[in-house]
Amino acid sequence: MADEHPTHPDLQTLRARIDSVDRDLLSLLNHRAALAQAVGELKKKEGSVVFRPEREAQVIDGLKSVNLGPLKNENVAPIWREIMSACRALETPTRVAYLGPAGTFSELAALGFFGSSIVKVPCASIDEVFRTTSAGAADFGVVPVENSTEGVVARSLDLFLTTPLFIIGETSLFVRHNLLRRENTLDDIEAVCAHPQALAQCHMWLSNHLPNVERRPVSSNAEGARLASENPKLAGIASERAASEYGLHVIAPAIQDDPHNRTRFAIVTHPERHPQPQASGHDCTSLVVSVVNRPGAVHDMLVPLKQHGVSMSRFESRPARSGQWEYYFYIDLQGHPDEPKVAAALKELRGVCAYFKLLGTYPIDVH
Ligand SMILES: O=C(O)C(=O)C[C@]1(C(=O)O)C=C[C@@H](O)C=C1
Repeated sequence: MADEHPTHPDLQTLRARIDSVDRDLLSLLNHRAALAQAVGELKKKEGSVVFRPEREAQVIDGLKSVNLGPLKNENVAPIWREIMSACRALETPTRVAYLGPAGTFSELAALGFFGSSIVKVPCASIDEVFRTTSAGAADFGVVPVENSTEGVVARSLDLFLTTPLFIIGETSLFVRHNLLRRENTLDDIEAVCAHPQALAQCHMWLSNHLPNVERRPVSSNAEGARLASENPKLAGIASERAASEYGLHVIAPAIQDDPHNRTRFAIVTHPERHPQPQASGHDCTSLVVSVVNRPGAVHDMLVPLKQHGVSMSRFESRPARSGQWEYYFYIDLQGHPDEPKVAAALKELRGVCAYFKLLGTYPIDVH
């Protein structure tokens, strides 16, 4: 039918226009993909790596700064992550290790950061993510480092000390925990199986609603969901994605004690296979240091940062397990070592520390 009201086009007309825009978009996306392929050829000749987190961050930042809407800026990042993921996959496959099985928050974090055009390498533990990435069976690993309710993920921080891997990116995820079960009832539950972090993040809800039910720690939330799918007496705590993956009912949604519960993940890789990302303009540098156990030592350690005007966004301590009340300090600085003030602060800091290890430098999470 003809468009009788040109200023108020009907559904059919609007859909026809959307179809036409989609075809233009597809043609432009293919043009973009061909350019990425050409970049891939260049990189192959130069022997350089394909994944450039700083470039991807700049692409997204640049688009957000010129976006006139009505598309929201918060939707620009995930759309372009997917586009770049598909373009990257045309250059080379990206193998990503994370704490599996399917349906974990680590898997969601991996997909959020790299997009869905990746080769998934699910691992049984955080240790295995580090081992798999160190051994080269995965190009990158995704590990949880910090939760807004529960604090640091100690195992990941400890492994940063003892493995050669370094951080090339970060991503954070809103973590919504759900109670999952085969039976659609809270009655007759023998145990709630989940990762210790998830059990802790739902401590209040479990105490109020299932005070006498055993809390059984397992290697991952998805493993808890898998166990619940095999035994009707068990419940799991996991994502909605895990519920559909394992055919379970969400018998209580959003049971985490903190409604704003977030987990931060680090993206790690082997320095021999991937260079440190170049400066993107909005970068973070992570390091771990220790100082001798004497009065004022921690204060002295922070002086170079203050003197060179370098901001610190995170300061975390972990016992060094020497039995001497010694600590490792995990520090996040704002900036990139290519910036003179950051380079100067790091040089002085290295001089006053008994132990100093650069854990990585990477673009700040853009969302
Ligand atoms: O610019 C590059 O280096 C590319 O390879 C292209 C591209 C992209 O699709 O924009 C893809 C992968 C890289 O991680 C960064 C960007």
